[in-house]
Amino acid sequence: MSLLTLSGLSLTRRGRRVLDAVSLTIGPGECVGLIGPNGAGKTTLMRAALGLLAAEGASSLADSDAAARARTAAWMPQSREIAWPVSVETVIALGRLPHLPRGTRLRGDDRAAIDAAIDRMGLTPLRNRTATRLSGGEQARVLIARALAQDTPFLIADEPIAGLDPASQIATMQVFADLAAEGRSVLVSLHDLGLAARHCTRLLMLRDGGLVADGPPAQVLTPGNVREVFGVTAYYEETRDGPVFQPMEVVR
Ligand SMILES: Nc1ncnc2c1ncn2[C@@H]1O[C@H](COP(=O)(O)OP(=O)(O)OP(=O)(O)O)[C@@H](O)[C@H]1O
Repeated sequence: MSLLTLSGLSLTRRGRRVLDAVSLTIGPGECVGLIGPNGAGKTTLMRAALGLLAAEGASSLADSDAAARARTAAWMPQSREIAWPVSVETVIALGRLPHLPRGTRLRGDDRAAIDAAIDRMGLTPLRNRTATRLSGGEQARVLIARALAQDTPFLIADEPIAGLDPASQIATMQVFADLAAEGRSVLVSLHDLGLAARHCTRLLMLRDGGLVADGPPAQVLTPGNVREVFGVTAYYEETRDGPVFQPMEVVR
């Protein structure tokens, strides 16, 4: 079974290939980290996969109708602004909209999904706060919870842990890993290669719009790939407590 199949996904902007024939399949139970330097095309890849940007080639999600897509994939974009001064719970409840027949109120299973998302993101103490008055990192956790409340088999999140404190970053990546262990899948872009190595089951490494490597973290984060794509040296060790990856020096 595939949650996302891309074949030859390509996009040209201002005469430059910002996505270059990306082909891949994501199945259930995968926590897939999308890594690559600034401008590599991570956001473009996610948006084109969702059908939010027109692209050449094919994406199974972009090709499905909007209602089916919203029940398959939850999307957490990079922009974090919560615009409305409503409660945290109300923002998270918006994740249930794709499940509600037009004009109906929240039902028991909607309430259960909202409660589970609040619990998972550790937001119980903030539940009744006004969302716009939370810190940036707290708002980010609320938006992740909104995506979780959508209760889809697939979650696509663009740099969801940027700007979170270490505990929230680790806890959020652990939530994604847990979702994968439960048989759902996550596609998450991130710049923290150490967290990518520790929590993802698979990494996609992008450079200049092209997929350079696709596989388990240890096979993707090789010294050669890291040097060539990110221009840094790195320390990598498999420890009893899991992999430890630390970028070290810029290669000149
Ligand atoms: N509207 C646009 N017009 C022209 N070029 C664009 C446009 N949007 C994105 N690009 C270019 O496409 C390339 C890929 O951008 P994208 O945002 O997908 O990269 P990214 O890997 O997500 O980067 P970051 O890590 O900085 O978020 C960049 O070179 C960017 O300048």
